[in-house]
Amino acid sequence: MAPELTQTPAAKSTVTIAKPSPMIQGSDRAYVTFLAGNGDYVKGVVGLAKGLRKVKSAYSLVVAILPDVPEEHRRILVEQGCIVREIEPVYPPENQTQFAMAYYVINYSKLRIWKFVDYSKMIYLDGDIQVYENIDHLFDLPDGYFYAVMDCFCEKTWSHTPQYKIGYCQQCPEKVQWPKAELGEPPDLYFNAGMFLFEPKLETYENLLETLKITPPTPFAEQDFLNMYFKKIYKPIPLVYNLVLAMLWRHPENVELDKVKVVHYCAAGSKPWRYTGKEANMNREDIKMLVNKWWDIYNDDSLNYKKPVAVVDTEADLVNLKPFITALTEAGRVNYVTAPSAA
Ligand SMILES: O=c1ccn([C@@H]2O[C@H](COP(=O)(O)OP(=O)(O)O)[C@@H](O)[C@H]2O)c(=O)[nH]1
Ligand SMILES: OC[C@H]1O[C@H](O[C@@H]2[C@@H](O)[C@H](O)[C@@H](O)[C@H](O)[C@@H]2O)[C@H](O)[C@@H](O)[C@H]1O
Ligand SMILES: [Mn+2]
Repeated sequence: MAPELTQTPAAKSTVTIAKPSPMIQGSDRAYVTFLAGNGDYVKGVVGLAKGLRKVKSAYSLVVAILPDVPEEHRRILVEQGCIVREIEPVYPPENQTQFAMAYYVINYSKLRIWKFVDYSKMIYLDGDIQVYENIDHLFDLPDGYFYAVMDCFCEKTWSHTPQYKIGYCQQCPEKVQWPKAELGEPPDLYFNAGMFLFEPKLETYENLLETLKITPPTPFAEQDFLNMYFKKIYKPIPLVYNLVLAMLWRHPENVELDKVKVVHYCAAGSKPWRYTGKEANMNREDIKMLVNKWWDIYNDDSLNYKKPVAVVDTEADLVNLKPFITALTEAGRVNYVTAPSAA
């Protein structure tokens, strides 16, 4: 893209890159999300990019996209300052996908993010998540663990499980005791895979895919698989970091909504960009408030990405630095202008 040039007479001899945000370029930490298809999830990712900017996160948002994401959506994401990376789909073992809910098979492709080893730590966020308070401090949690928020087993989507059948949920283990005599040990702590802090490593990536090849798909697809794979190093973090909306009506006693930092719009009918209010629980005042909160950020143009501007002060600099600035400009990383004459 041709640089935006406004030629003005020479002035001092320095070059400054005015960064519009405290973002640490080139950090080995980043947020990462996943986008598939040519549908409206791209709105979720744009909302997420703007939400992270609003809370002044210091880290970039990487978007792992499947090949079926159209050029127009890729452009929109780059214009919102996202780092767009195409990944290959991951398919579970041949002709066994009928065991996973068809809607979720696509999510096995999330596993490709373990290959992003140019980052030492990443926080994965679903595209239907919004960050309302800065959570950068999570990156400073001790290395070597897998951090995520515990899920809830009470929604109908869990009706295939023994815990649902007996009304047991890890969110309130004292309400219905797990019948050890009949069912053995209670289920391990189980996280929602819409948000997690992890460490990309090639060895883990390769072992994940090898293990997947011999693991029959299950209803919650990659979420079940990640829970099984990281069981030994999983560390629960407070639900303020991933409010699964069903918690509002299933375990209101566990939720302090004004303390919630991250909201996960995963309940049926709660995706803000296709919200109608017609599905069960969608007419609740707290749901309407959270959906409006999401739209306030999505519609806020002041949160659009502003490319850093390199201010070139002198004609001499412009000549000497042109190749450098051209490269940056063509990479879409900066626009540049020459500073107004100091005189
Ligand atoms: O058509 C789709 C379905 C899913 N996703 C991505 O996969 C994630 C997981 O799917 P979803 O959030 O719908 O699952 P839920 O959390 O509602 O179970 C989404 O957030 C998106 O990031 C996508 O990009 N396109
Ligand atoms: O592929 C499986 C998905 O499983 C999870 O969503 C589920 C889970 O949270 C259930 O507990 C809820 O009942 C349900 O509504 C919700 O869709 C993740 O959020 C999503 O990213 C993805 O991993
Ligand atoms: Mn989700």
